[in-house]
Amino acid sequence: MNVVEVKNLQKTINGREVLRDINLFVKQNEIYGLLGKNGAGKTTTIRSILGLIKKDYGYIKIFGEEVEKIDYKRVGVMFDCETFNIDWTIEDNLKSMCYIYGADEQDIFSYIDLLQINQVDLKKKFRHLSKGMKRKVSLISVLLPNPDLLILDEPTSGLDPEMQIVVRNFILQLKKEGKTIIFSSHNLQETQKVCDKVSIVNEGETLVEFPIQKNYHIVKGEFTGLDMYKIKNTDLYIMGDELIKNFGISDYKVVESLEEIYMLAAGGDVVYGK
Ligand SMILES: Nc1ncnc2c1ncn2[C@@H]1O[C@H](COP(=O)(O)OP(=O)(O)OP(=O)(O)O)[C@@H](O)[C@H]1O
Repeated sequence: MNVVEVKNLQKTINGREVLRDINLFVKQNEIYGLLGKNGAGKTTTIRSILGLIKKDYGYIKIFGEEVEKIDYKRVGVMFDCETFNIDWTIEDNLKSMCYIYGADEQDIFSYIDLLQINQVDLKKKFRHLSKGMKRKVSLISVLLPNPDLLILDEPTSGLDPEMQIVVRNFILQLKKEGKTIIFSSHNLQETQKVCDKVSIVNEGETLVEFPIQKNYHIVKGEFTGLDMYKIKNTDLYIMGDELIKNFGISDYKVVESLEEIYMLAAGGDVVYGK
C-alpha cells in the first residue's frame, strides 16, 4: 500500500501557479527524497500533503485516507524549531511534550543516545543551543508521539558534516524501526546514501520519480506505455536492468550518480551522449 499518494496536485498562490503537476507515491517503510531547486515547490507540496494549504486540484491520500480524515498522531512533521520554549532546558521542553502527547519520558533517553546528546546538553536552555542541537531536539519532539510517517523539511540543512552524518544515521535507524520517511533536501549525495526512492521537482512539477540504484540506464527515444520512467519535458527515460533486457535496448547511457540524473532532469545544461 502507498502510505502517501499524490496525483496531479495543483496550487495557485497569489495568482502564481506554484504547483502545476506534482505526483508522488511513497510506499510503507520507504525513505523518500524530494529534490528540487530553491523555490521548486517542495515545501508547498509538503504543506499541501498535510492539509496546511488547501489544494486547488488533484488527489492526495495519506494511509489511504483523504487529507481531511488523517489521524495526525500518525504523522510527525519537522519544519523548524518554533514550538519550543526557548527559556526552558532541552529536558524540560521534551518532558513537557511527553506530557502533551502522553508519551513515555524514557523515549527521550533512547533518542538522545542515538543522536549523541549528552546529560550536560540536556540541561542547556533551548536559546543557547547550536543550530545542529536545535535540529536534533526538534527531531526527537517529532518522534515522541510515535508517528508511522515522518515528514522532514530539509532535516540536515545548515548542519556541519558530523551532525549531518549523525542525523542521516538516525533517519536510517528510524527506517529499521518501521517508519516511513519523506524528506526534502538539496544534498544529492546524502539523498543517494539514504533514500529508497526520489522525485525531482522543478517549477512546481514532478519531472521524474525513480528508485535509488547503484547505476541508472538513460535511454533516449519514445516508448509507449513507459511514461512512468520518462523524465518529463525530455525524450529521456530512466530504466532498470529488467526493462533494458525486456525491450532489447542496446543504446543507452549508464549513469552512476544521482547528480547527473538531476542535471539531466532539472539542470538543463548537461548534454545527453554516450
Ligand atoms: N504564501 C505564498 N505567497 C506567495 N508565494 C509563495 C507562497 N508560498 C510559496 N510561494 C512561492 O512558491 C514557490 C515555491 O515555494 P516552496 O517554498 O514550496 O519552494 P521550495 O522548493 O521548498 O524551496 P526551498 O528549497 O528554497 O525551500 C516559491 O517561488 C515561493 O516564493
